[in-house]
Amino acid sequence: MPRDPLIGIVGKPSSGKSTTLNSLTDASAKVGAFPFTTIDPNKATGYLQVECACARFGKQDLCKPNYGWCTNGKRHIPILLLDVAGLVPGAHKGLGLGNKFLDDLRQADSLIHVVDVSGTTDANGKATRGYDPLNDVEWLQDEIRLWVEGNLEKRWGSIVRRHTATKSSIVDTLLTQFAGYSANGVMIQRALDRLDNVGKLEEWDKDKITEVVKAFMAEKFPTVLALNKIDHPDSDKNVSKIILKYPETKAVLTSAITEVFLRKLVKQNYIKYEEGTEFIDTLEDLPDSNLKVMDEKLINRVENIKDLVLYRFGSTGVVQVLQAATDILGLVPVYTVRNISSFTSGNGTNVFRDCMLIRKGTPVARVARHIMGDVTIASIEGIGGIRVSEDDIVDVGKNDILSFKIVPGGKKLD
Ligand SMILES: Nc1nc2c(ncn2[C@@H]2O[C@H](COP(=O)(O)OP(=O)(O)OP(=O)(O)O)[C@@H](O)[C@H]2O)c(=O)[nH]1
Repeated sequence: MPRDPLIGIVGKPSSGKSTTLNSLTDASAKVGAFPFTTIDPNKATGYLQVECACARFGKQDLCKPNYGWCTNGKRHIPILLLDVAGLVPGAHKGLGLGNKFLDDLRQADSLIHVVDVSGTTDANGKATRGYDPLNDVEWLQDEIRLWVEGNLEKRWGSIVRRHTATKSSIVDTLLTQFAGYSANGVMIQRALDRLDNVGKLEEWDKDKITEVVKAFMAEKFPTVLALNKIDHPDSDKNVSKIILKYPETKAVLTSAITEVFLRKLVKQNYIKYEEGTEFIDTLEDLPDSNLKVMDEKLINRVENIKDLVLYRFGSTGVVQVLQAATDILGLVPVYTVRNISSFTSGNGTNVFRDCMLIRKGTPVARVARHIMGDVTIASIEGIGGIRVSEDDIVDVGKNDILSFKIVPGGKKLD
């Protein structure tokens, strides 16, 4: 049964991981300017913003999710985030928190790499000026690769002997080695497909192993860059450098601290703010509202935030970075309903109560089993009550609203 997706937040100390996590979760992960304030991996629930199915059918007023919430057709779906504790150069050799970091990472499906683009912290997270954050993009990837490679190389002799003796396929041999990273055969095959020439495993040299590990990493740890601290004046030039050097890598500009601050102002009832947008309303904008009066200092701060972040970049970016991290995994929100005409679940009038994130290409029967375990499916219906076959696959806007009819007490057939 597939498990729930997990997004890992990685980055050097003081890059803004905890702040990013807080901005996405409202949890209170400890925030501090010193390296290693985050000692233990910190799992928290974030909320992914998507256009809800209710908006397709004009049923926004009736939408009441069982988990998360939906406002005017914008649904917030819970998703598990993992704050991975302080990684420093040399971690694969045990420096910093060393392999602990890397072991935590195994569970993640995709990564948000928080990069401090202000250049005010060095590779170890210590305060400085003019540091080049391009280095961080490189060494972090290298650390993960060297760790995976090290684990392979330690046993390479016996891996090759076993591979030859058992006449295994390369996928099977690598599967045994990479099972600890929650890898599966499909993932390994996709990694091998990235290579021009796979050759024979028993003839792989060090360079070839590096190539294979890099391909595996691209599949196992698809990464989005959160170019954080864009509110800082030195950030612009660093952002351009990174984007130029890594045009293929998805990068989102973020100011996590701004998002945390804005959410605080919302809680204190000073502003109305739509997360993920550039729109803020104050009492001045909404004189008839119950918003609180802000003093001069606060007004100036909010104006600064608008000028430096929101109007320049369109948002604080944190909502978008989480969307990007689920996009690279190909996750689609799938809504399961009891009644395919009314979209309700049971007798109530509320619609689209259940929703989960499923990988594109998953057969709908697997979605049913993900929710209900090993059941016998009598029939599956999609929009308009149209029958959907068990093997039909989930895609964006396709087979993403489903109703399962189960044989009562039935045993699984296959
Ligand atoms: N200017 C600016 N500062 C930020 C931003 N995000 C985080 N910071 C600051 O950067 C410092 C480090 O932030 P943390 O979130 O604790 O960093 P971390 O990566 O979790 O650090 P460790 O726990 O040491 O691994 C804090 O002083 C934050 O206030 C941002 O968007 N802009």
